[in-house]
Amino acid sequence: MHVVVNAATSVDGKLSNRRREQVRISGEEDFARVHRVRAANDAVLVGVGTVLADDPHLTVDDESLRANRRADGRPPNPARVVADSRGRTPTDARILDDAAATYVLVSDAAPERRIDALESAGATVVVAGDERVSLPEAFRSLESRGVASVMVEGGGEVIFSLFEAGMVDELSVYVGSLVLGGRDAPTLADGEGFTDDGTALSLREVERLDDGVLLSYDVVRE
Ligand SMILES: NC(=O)C1=CN([C@@H]2O[C@H](COP(=O)(O)OP(=O)(O)OC[C@H]3O[C@@H](n4cnc5c(N)ncnc54)[C@H](O)[C@@H]3O)[C@@H](O)[C@H]2O)C=CC1
Ligand SMILES: Nc1nc(O)c(N)c(N[C@@H]2O[C@H](COP(=O)(O)O)[C@@H](O)[C@H]2O)n1
Repeated sequence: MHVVVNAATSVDGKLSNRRREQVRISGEEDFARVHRVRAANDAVLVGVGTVLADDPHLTVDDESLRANRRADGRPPNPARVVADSRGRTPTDARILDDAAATYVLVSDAAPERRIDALESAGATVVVAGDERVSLPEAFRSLESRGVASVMVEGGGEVIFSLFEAGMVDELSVYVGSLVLGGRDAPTLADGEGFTDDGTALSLREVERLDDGVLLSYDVVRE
């Protein structure tokens, strides 16, 4: 699976404010790029923390991008994927509408009634892991269903897990010109954090977009 992480942060590295409310960090140019990256991938993934905070749709807004996908024999929108160990995704979440296929990755800890409710709402539920979703196992299952590339939009818990598991190939961070602050505000990579030197990145490109900077990296493979 090719894994591209894309997120927007404040200058102090926060994904949103201390209330974990959605903050519009990207400007129009960056959001247009985000939709091009969505369109280039087979699936777009977020954690359930992001679903509960933002209720995202995760589709491609630009009709010409959807038309290009159709012309390539692909569905107009990439599949939507939620990492959701206990099946907490609300059944009226926007990602469960019929605009695209939706996979909910759960663990063995997800109650059967939540799995039934999500399937009734149209999701394909993939069970992987004991207490928490095993992302390597879940991604193998997605690959067997034809998903060869995934764009991960966040949040910080899921992004850290992917770095920890050595599963990230590329990282793009849009740094908006604002400071959000807050020791409890989510950052690009939260979780437990590394105790060694962390994941090494190789800077590929720096680009000014809107009033911010897009930083594009490849993950250094040892
Ligand atoms: N500025 C940006 O680009 C973005 C900002 N956000 C913001 O991030 C915040 C949400 O981020 P987080 O609270 O970090 O939640 P998250 O979206 O990373 O979801 C974390 C949850 O995912 C589930 N999960 C299942 N398997 C997991 C695994 N293997 N590893 C980690 N988590 C796993 C757990 O229930 C965990 O609590 C919101 O405030 C949202 O607005 C989210 C996406 C992009
Ligand atoms: N790239 C980017 N810039 C920002 O400023 C953001 N707040 C986000 N948030 C992510 O986009 C999702 C919303 O997607 P829809 O517009 O509903 O399709 C949100 O859930 C975050 O993952 N991203």
